[in-house]
Formats: sequence, structure tokens, C-alpha cells
Amino acid sequence: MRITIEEPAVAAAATNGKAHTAAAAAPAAAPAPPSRSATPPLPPRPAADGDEPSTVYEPPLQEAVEITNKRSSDILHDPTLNKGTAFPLDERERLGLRGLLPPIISNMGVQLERVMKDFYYGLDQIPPEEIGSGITREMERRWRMLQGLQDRNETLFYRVLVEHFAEMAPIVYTPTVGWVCTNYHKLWRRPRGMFFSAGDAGHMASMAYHWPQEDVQAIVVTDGSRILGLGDLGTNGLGIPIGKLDLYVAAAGFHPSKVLPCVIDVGTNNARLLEDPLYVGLRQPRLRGDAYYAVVDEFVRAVTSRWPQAVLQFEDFSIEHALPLLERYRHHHLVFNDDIQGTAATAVAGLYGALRALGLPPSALAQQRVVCLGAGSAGMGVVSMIADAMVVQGCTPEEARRNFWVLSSRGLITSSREVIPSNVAPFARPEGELEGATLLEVVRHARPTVLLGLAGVGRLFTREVLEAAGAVCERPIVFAMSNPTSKMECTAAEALEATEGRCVFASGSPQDPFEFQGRRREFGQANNLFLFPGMALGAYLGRTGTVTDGMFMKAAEAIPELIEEEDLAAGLAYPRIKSIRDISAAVAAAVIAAAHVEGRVANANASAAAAAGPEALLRYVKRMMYSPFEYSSLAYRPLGQ
Ligand SMILES: O=C([O-])CC(=O)C(=O)O
Ligand SMILES: [Mg+2]
Repeated sequence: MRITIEEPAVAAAATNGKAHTAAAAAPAAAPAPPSRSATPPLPPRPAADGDEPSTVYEPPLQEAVEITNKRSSDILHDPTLNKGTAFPLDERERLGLRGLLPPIISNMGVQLERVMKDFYYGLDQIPPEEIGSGITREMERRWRMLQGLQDRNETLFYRVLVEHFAEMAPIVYTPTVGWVCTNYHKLWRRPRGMFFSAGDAGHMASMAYHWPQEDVQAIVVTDGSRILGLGDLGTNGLGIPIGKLDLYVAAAGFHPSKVLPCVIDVGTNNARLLEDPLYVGLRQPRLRGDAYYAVVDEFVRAVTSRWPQAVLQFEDFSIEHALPLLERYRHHHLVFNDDIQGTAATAVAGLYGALRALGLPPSALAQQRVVCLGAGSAGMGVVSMIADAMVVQGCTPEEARRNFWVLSSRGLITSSREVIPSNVAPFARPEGELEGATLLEVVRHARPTVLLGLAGVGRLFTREVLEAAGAVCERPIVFAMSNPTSKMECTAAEALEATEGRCVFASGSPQDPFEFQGRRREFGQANNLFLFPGMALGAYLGRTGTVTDGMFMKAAEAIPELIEEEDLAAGLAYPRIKSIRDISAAVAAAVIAAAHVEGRVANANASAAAAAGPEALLRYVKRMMYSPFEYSSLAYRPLGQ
């Protein structure tokens, strides 16, 4: 496997072709692009006849070489030196840039095409089906504006993000981040984070040293194979680790220079990206099997060797790899999978919150009847953890399992199904019980109190399904957890209308408040953003070695404690995200406390704080959190001193 180099001739041809396509698709009001926006064709090559030079030698007017004493990101941040994706491989090696840029080496023609498309069409270069419902032009404008701020002044960026978190989280994170990933190759700006590709095999350990920070405390990595519910986005998926780590800083107080977003590029099976001349990832189908695991293993060895104390969060890996990778590393490294474990703990937290809102004690969890749509890694992670929580609340594992009805795209899963993955098998209904039944049939038959949506395919909680849920239960709990907005199982308005306002609703992507039956209704956000920043902070501060199920369970129990009384009365199952820093601090403290009981807190300060009790521990955590409210003063120390 080697780094792919775009052929200039091919790229120039593609440039011309695309310019015409874009012009045809342009709205009538848009200015017509010049007939040729691409680089002019090269002059015909002179025929080689004999040994005579065909041209007269002309000395160049300016030096072709520019001298610099800068390296690595200092070069990318110097506009006079930066070439973006066009740095050739030898310069990437010589200047410590390998890994700081996507694997494709473009030429200036491709860069020109990207710029001109944006210049002429802006958002309109993007086919409407890619925009995704819920993403408006105004959200795009805000994203671009905040991105510009982040590129020039991170302290100020994080200050505005912390101060206006509820308003800005939907722009830097879900749902806008889904749109950003879909269009990452068109929106290309300054690179942020690291790219490890299959073409880097054998080089990753040394590449990790190209990252300029000695002290990295948290890494989020994706292989781009299942970005939110949007599918395989290849290297474009890096937008997700970037968005997650923005929240590490804003919500959990990691220092912005100490977090590292990463993508592992093993190819993509997304035909549209493979054909797009602007795509910046490897143009090859995804690696599979041992070849795939070899790349991920090398990445994990590279980053954990250079930064042994860092927490490593796996994000948006497709179902076939997410669980095997978690099992592979979780017993040796400080890792967790946010979609499996973070989403699970978020769902448990929300169920405890919903029970509180309904005036029921935590022990009532053991009596809930749960229908879960989606048997992927996130769905099954949620189901297993709710079952574990039911056991904590006093029922046997067998009784807990009988409380679940799990549906895949082929309907209800029963033990008569030919192939059942091992994590699904314990939750298969007994043979003969409605194999393959539709969601509507299952709701009527099982009479659930809880309806969970984790299928990632869009509006499957139809009006009929929701009405049935409202008919079999006075106050059904409805969580539409798939992201982004276009993939949610139903909207808040749909859930409220179909149940005459009786349900407790939450969704993974945010929903604006609205008036319903003369009352303003607001909704909790069932998103793992409540979990992962605090989980990472607790695991990092505690130096807990690994991340255990017990740590997740305690984190889940801590979250509903932070819902305000008046919000409980209004039926909110989650605290408000504007208190995200308090929530993350409480989660981190709960995580350290759980790890302390398990005897795995290796950091003496954290251990002493845990021994001193919950208040001392919470104070310790809060003291360790970075705050962007003041600039720190800068001191100068020359290199080598
Ligand atoms: O990123 C989010 O909003 C939640 C999440 O992990 C996912 O949907 O994969
Ligand atoms: Mg995710």
C-alpha cells in the first residue's frame, strides 16, 4: 500500500469536466463561471528528434527554493509556506508533515477547483440530498464563522463556546458536524488533527512525533466507516473527532493544546467520494480482516507509546469492527467506545431521569418493558447496559432480559432466527413469539413503557407506532436516539401529537422548544455528550489504566441528579446542556470514585481526593479543569533552554 499521488493530467481533465457539471446545476441567479476556470493545458511536448535542445535556456527570475527553519504545524500555519494538500511526499517527510495532512497528494489544479466552486456556488455546490434536513444555510454560515475564530484564537473560541454552549453545540457538534463531514473535502480549510492511513504502515510510530505537543491527554479516533447515521464517509469522518474534542475542552475542561483528533484511513466504500476529484482520502476500497486490524493495531501502538497516559476514545466505527476493537484493547489500554458504552450510559441516565420526572424511584427501572429498534453496536450496548442497571435495581439477569424486545431491519429478533450475533442472542425472544413482527405489532403485543430508537435510518416511529405506544401506556418514555436530525426516529412534535402530549420525549439531536396545548414544551437531549467528556476527564485524572463497566454505571447514575426540580416537573429526562461543565465535572468525579472503589486510581492526588469524600473529589476535579475565561500570560524561552 502506498500513498496515492494524483496524476496531474487526470486531475486537470476532471477539473474541466466538473466545472461544466457545476455550471449546469447552478441556480439561474448564480454568476456564470468563466468558460475555463481550470489551469490552462500544458503546451504540446516537442517531438524528440536528435540530441539538440528544442528550447533556448532561460535562467529563472526567482529562486525555486524557499528556505525555512520551520517544521511541522508551524509550516501549515504560515500562509506564505503552506501548500495544504499539495505538499509532495518528500517534503512531508523532510519537514515533519507526514500525518498532519490527508493521505492524498493533490496538485494545485484540484485546489483551484475547490476554491472556485466555493467562490461561485458556496453551499449550492452541494446537492440538496446531502445537506440533510435540519441544516440551514444560516447554520453553515455560523459554522464557517466559528471555524475561522477557532483557527485564529482558540481561547476566545472556547470562551464563546462555553458561555453560549446550548446555542453553539448544534453548530460545532451534532447535527451540523454531520453536514461538515459529508462535505469535508469541499469545505477543506486548515488541517486539524492527524491522519493515519493504510499507506503509512511501518511509519506510524515515528509519525506520531510529527504532532507538536509533548503532552496529549485525550485522543478521539474514527475510521470514518459509520459517521453518525450517515454511513461511510472515509477520511471526511475526521470532522467527528474534531467536534467531540471541541466538547472535551468546552465541557470537561481539557486544555485545547492537549487533545488530538485522529482518523484512520483504510479506504472507503463510498462510491460518490471515490469518484469525487476533491476527495482527500485514499482511493481504494476499505481494507478488511487481518489487513484492517494490522493498521488499527499499529495506530494504537503508535499513539499509546508516545502518549501512554492519554485516554483513547473510539468513535463511529461500523458495527462489524466496533465491538471487536473494543474487546481487543479495553483490557490493556485506557480506551472506550463512545457509541457503544457512552450511548448506553446516556440511555441509562435518561431512563433514570425519566423515572424521576414521572415521580418513580430508581428501583422502578426493573419493571420497565423496553422495545428497542436497532440491534447494531449502539442498540445492543444500550440494551445490555439497561439490563445490567435493572439487575442493580434488584431483578435477576434472567428477569431483566425478559423485559426487552429488540428489532433489527428484519423485525423482531427471536431465537428462531438463523444467525444471531452473540451480543444479541441473550435478548432474542423465545421461539414462536412473533418472529419478524413489525414495530407496530411488537408495540401492541409487548405493551412497552419505553420505546428506544437506535436504528440510524430515519422516521421509523410512525404516527401509528406512537399512537399505539400512547394507547398501551399512560406515560410512555420515547427516546429517538439516532443522529443527525435527518436520521431521528421521530421528532418531538410527532411524539407529542401522537400521544396527546403524554410521553416523556428525548432525542439524540437537539429539538427546539415549542408551544403545545397552550404550554411551552422543552426536551432533554439523549446524546452521549453528557457522558464522554466527563468519562475521559475522570479516566485521565484518575490514571485508571482501563475503563470499566462499573465506571460507566456510576457515571450514568450521576447525570439525573443534576436535573433541576422545575425541569423534572416539566418532564425533562436529562439536565439542561447549558450546565454541561457541572455535569461533566460530576461525571468525572463519579468515574474516579468508582475506579477508587475498584482500586484502580493510580494518580495519588485523585486518589487522596476520592478518599476525602464526594465533595473534596468534586472540588479537585473542578480545580483541574481548564477555563478559557482569562488569557494566560506568555513567557519566551529560546529553543534548547
Ligand atoms: O455524535 C453524536 O451526536 C452522538 C454519536 O456518537 C453518534 O450518533 O454516533
Ligand atoms: Mg458517534
